[in-house]
Amino acid sequence: MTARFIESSRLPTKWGEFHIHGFEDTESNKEHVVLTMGDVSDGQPVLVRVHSECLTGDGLFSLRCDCGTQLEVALEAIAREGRGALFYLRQEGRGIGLLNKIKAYKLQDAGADTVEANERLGFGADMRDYSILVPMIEHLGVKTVRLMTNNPRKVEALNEMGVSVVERIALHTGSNPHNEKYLKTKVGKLGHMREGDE
Ligand SMILES: Nc1nc2c(ncn2[C@@H]2O[C@H](COP(=O)(O)OP(=O)(O)OP(=O)(O)O)[C@@H](O)[C@H]2O)c(=O)[nH]1
Ligand SMILES: [Zn+2]
Repeated sequence: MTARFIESSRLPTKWGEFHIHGFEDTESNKEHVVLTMGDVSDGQPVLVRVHSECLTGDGLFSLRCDCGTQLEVALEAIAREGRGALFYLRQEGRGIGLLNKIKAYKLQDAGADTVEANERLGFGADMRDYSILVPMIEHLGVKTVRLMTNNPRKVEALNEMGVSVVERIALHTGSNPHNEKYLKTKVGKLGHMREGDE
């Protein structure tokens, strides 16, 4: 996958001032962004969040998942250190897209878990491809990363692509009655680390 850098600008947020860097995925034409704070090209390990798009959780306050809170906690952590990068990748619904995710939610309303719902729609449990990260990371001059995630498969995927993950930092945000089953399925079927086990 190739990403073409388009432009950067300042991006003030409630946690402080970031810079936003826009990239175009030259195969899919998807628009990906990175928010950085501080100098991420100095060769020292960078605090990084690789966040997959979740319109419902990140932008529409959904309690069905933990995405929105993880996004906030990650940006807050980067701002606290004064240095880091959040890669916001447009692979909505673990890669199946927004409308298919709504279909999956409908099946979950009827009792399926998040993995069964994907499978009933003819998709794998996780269709994400992180390879677009490589040209973006190269462009920004990031050498090694301290990754905020509960997903060991994400760490493996990045290491396999040649992105050196020197540390994994847990990103637990607590459950609510609407996302309890979802979080349990991520631990049981998708290999995520459980809160309290680390
Ligand atoms: N197909 C599908 N995708 C979902 C569902 N709930 C959330 N998502 C998507 O899942 C992605 C986030 O992945 P998660 O499995 O929550 O977490 P992760 O990125 O693997 O791991 P962390 O780094 O710990 O957050 C986003 O793209 C969401 O849109 C669901 O029920 N079905
Ligand atoms: Zn979500």
